[in-house]
Amino acid sequence: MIDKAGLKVAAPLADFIEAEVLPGTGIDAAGFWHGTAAILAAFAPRNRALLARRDELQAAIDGWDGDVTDTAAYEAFLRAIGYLVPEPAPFEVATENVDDEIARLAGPQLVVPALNARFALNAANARWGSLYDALYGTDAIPGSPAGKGYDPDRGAKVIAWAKAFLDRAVPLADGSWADWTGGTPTLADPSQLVGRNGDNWLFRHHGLHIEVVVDPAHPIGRSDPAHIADVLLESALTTIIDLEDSIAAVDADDKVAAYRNWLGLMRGDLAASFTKGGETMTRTLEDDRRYTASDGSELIVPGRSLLFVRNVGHLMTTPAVLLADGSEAPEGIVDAIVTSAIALHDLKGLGRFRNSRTGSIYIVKPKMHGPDEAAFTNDLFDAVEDLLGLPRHTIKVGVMDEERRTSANLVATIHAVQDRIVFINTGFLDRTGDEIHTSMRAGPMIRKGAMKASDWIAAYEDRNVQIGLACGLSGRAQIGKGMWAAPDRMADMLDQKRSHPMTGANTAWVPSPTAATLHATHYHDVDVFARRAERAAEPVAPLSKLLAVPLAKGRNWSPEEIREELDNNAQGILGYVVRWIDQGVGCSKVLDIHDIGLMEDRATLRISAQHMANWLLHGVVTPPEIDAAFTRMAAKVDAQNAGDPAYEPLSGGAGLAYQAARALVFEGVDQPSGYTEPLLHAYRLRKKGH
Ligand SMILES: CC(=O)SCCNC(=O)CCNC(=O)[C@H](O)C(C)(C)COP(=O)(O)OP(=O)(O)OC[C@H]1O[C@@H](n2cnc3c(N)ncnc32)[C@H](O)[C@@H]1OP(=O)(O)O
Ligand SMILES: O=CC(=O)O
Ligand SMILES: [Mg+2]
Repeated sequence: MIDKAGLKVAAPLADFIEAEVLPGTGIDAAGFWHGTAAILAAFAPRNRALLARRDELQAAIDGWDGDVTDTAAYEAFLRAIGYLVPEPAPFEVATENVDDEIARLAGPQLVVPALNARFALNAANARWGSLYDALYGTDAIPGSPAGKGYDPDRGAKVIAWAKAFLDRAVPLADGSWADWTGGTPTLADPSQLVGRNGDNWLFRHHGLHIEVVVDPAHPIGRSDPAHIADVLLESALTTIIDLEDSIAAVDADDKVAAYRNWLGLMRGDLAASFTKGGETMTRTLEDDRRYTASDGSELIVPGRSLLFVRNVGHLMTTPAVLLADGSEAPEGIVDAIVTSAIALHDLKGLGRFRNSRTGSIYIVKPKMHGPDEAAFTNDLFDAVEDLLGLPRHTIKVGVMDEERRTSANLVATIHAVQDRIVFINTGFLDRTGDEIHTSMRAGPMIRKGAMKASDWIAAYEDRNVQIGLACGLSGRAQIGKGMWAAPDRMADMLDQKRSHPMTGANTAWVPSPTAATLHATHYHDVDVFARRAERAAEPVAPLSKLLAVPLAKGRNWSPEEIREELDNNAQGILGYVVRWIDQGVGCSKVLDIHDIGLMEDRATLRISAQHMANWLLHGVVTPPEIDAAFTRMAAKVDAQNAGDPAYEPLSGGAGLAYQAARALVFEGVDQPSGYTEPLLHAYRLRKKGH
């Protein structure tokens, strides 16, 4: 640790800041450290007080002996303790200098773990994706390729699907794209044709670009009547580089690795080399795309997704920076300072590309509980702007509406960041975990799979859009929907995720670039801004519905159902935790008991662990039954990972990963808000030998 203005800063972080982040930004090291120390001195005590307030409210809820189903009494109680706060008078947010991808367009939002440079580059480049590849390579088209090499029957289905899509998005004046044999296409709306690149055609619909690739020399184009070789879609308009729930970053080395990838993206020089299919490849950021417009002028279309960075929330502290009293600094404060300082490379044009064309820094702030915590973030960002010499409200905030106290006080929460807010987003995974934890003592919860159909979640999704519209987010900020957590189920996604733009949300999360390309088709099928006009008159769904606790009515589960619930949760927990603790992987595809690969991150872990803890607390299951489920599932997860040379078996229960999984359940009731990061960090630090 190195002394910096009274702070103790881990050498790798101090070196990284001074050698890589600050040069060129005009900020000198001494000023940076003095400013950082001053921010920490002012904000760390406030941060601690907010966490104490969380505990105080949770204790009051835990200790309440009233009936949560008596809506009036329950609401009165929540008001009396200050969990519910008065709503501000009607207002509209005033955020300025927001890029079009956020404010005025509608399209997919990709999330990617910051620690994986290869994936992060892929995500930034996922602004464009091949519709043919996305259809051919997934279950979006039923079946799988026959034989080795190209399967022409499957290919024909892909082409038919894509041309039917073109008929909807850019219809010809006469006939179908399937019958088009080339020449200049005559569109029903000629203004949709916006450019050419060689023989390729560029179209625009709902503000999104579509490139029809024409290439008679290409194996697909050769046999196509119009020589169409592919249909490229503008896909992930925005991407979140995630420093939070999809990564395992527990010490200074991990933090620097994540920050360094963010720096590489802001400077445009991030590169990753890897072997794929026996070949060594180096991946870098794509350039913008150039076309000739109808009037002969050059048309430049963005080639990369607009990037946000997700900081951690207010809970954790980091050993990378110690305060004057020797305690660890709040990690969220360090993230705000460092990720913003890194973004100076973009704002000052020091890199190869521009991220924000409007000069903004986009930070996603997760897991805030209500307006006071949002006001804290707002003041912190003011202070960071002052430290970095940035105009007020340069740093924008995306507010994850993923804790119950935020959902229940959403208007006041938005009000607290009204000049810098660029999104509200229903993070229903964390939100479900918080639903269980908040009412942990009220009784046993319904089964995990039933949560998505419960009243509170319908009210939560509705209110988020309705309140977002009422607060004037449209045109200034995104209203977003949550993650599709089944990365291999693209047919189901195509079926179900159309509902997201239908709600008036102008973005929704996808787990992969392929999912982004397929989900992009929904934004052609649905005119989000027209849907918003239709919804604007709706009354906001009642708070009482949001506050309906998903308690099980009776305990009518059969022993088989109980065992299935336990096994499913235990399998997800073990399959995720083993890679987190032993390998430092924060986001994994883990098979559930039906052998469906699910995206697991800390938020899905929070749900599973809290659900098991809840059933344990209320005697639906006994401790030996929990242990038996873990034993059964350890064997299953070991078998699933048999092909991974770095894998350390769970069976036997001696390893730290197994112990962490058990602790998440057996100590689950006592975890702050039911979060998993305190235990995950503690066990991972032991694994790393700290
Ligand atoms: C509740 C929440 O907070 S959700 C937010 C956090 N969740 C996320 O960030 C999800 C991110 N997604 C992922 O990490 C991955 O998609 C997983 C772990 C779910 C699945 O990973 P894998 O099984 O390795 O993916 P799969 O084998 O299907 O695909 C790998 C390819 O897709 C790419 N890919 C997959 N996911 C992503 C992504 N999110 N961003 C960019 N590229 C991706 C990889 O780069 C790789 O391509 P490459 O070989 O050319 O580099
Ligand atoms: O962060 C997203 C969530 O669903 O939680
Ligand atoms: Mg979350």
